[in-house]
Amino acid sequence: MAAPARRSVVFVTGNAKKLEEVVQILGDSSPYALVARKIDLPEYQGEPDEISVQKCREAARQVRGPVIVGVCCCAGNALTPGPSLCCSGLYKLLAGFEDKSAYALCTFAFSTGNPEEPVKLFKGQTHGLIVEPRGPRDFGWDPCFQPDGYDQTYAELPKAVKNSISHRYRALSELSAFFLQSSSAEPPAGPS
Ligand SMILES: O=c1nc[nH]c2c1ncn2[C@H]1C[C@H](O)[C@@H](COP(=O)(O)OP(=O)(O)OP(=O)(O)O)O1
Ligand SMILES: [Mg+2]
Repeated sequence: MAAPARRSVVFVTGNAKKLEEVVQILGDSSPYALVARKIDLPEYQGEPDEISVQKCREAARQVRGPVIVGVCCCAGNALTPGPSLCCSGLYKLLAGFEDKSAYALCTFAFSTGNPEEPVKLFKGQTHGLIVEPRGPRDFGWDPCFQPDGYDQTYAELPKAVKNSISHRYRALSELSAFFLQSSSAEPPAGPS
């Protein structure tokens, strides 16, 4: 018997590292097939939710179909409320603060492609500390984020470990749960 056809969704990102992690985390088991499209979307200012919704609407407008975008940031608790900083300058910025606790936040936004329908958000958060950068420098603020319960930074941890506890992993779990639920609500796909 043929497996039911998975819905395909375009994941829009200009960041190859992000895409690589999303593909690793989802594996083959995801309830939807991701098709990557590299479009550098304009970066809006504002709160993560607002940025995600705007970015997703713009992506849907360009793709003209179902799209997912992701917005991630790392923020020091001592600095919030305040700008969400997305760079390793975070360590220097926190130098004057006792409180080095921080969180990594990932928001995925999904649009069906229909501008009349609301954009859905799926969030994941991982708590940790901002530390002096350690480990490979090839992915954003990974070297200065040390997740709670670990003595290595995201950059030092094996990929499989980061991908099992990360903000991105948690947000993708929410997204997958939504797709599983909505695909089971539809009649099963007939033979093709
Ligand atoms: O797990 C992560 N570990 C370390 N750094 C990370 C992570 N996730 C995002 N980042 C960095 C990349 C970018 O410098 C900034 C904003 O990320 P974000 O806007 O989501 O991605 P982006 O602009 O690079 O790609 P795009 O918007 O095209 O998807 O945070
Ligand atoms: Mg971006």
